[in-house]
Amino acid sequence: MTTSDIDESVRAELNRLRESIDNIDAAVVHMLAERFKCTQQVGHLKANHKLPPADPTRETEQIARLRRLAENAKLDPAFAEKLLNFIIAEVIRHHERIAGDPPTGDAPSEN
Ligand SMILES: C=C(O[C@@H]1C=C(C(=O)O)C=C[C@H]1O)C(=O)O
Repeated sequence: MTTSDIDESVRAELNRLRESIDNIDAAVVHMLAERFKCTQQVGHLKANHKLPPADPTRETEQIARLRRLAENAKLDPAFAEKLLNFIIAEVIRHHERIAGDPPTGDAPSEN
């Protein structure tokens, strides 16, 4: 049996749920894009002030906070932690790349 030969009422329910899933996925993408806009600015601030790309103390606090939020929302806290670690690893990669570039707002070097 495939999703193309199911009962009409089941199909309608599946479509309704999938529309909500599509909206939620779009919101997740837009929220992530906004988060990366902020973290890019943090990356430039850190590079301009010679601060390290990663801040393990801040990460520990965020993970503890996100785990608490996940528990309250009935979401698996281990999943929430894995997701945040995945995002943070990408942010740190961006920060390392930014630190290798000339600082923003500075005039290009003469030589
Ligand atoms: C964005 C920052 O840089 C890094 C990325 C973090 C994040 O994506 O939340 C948190 C801590 C840092 O390791 C920051 O220091 O705030």
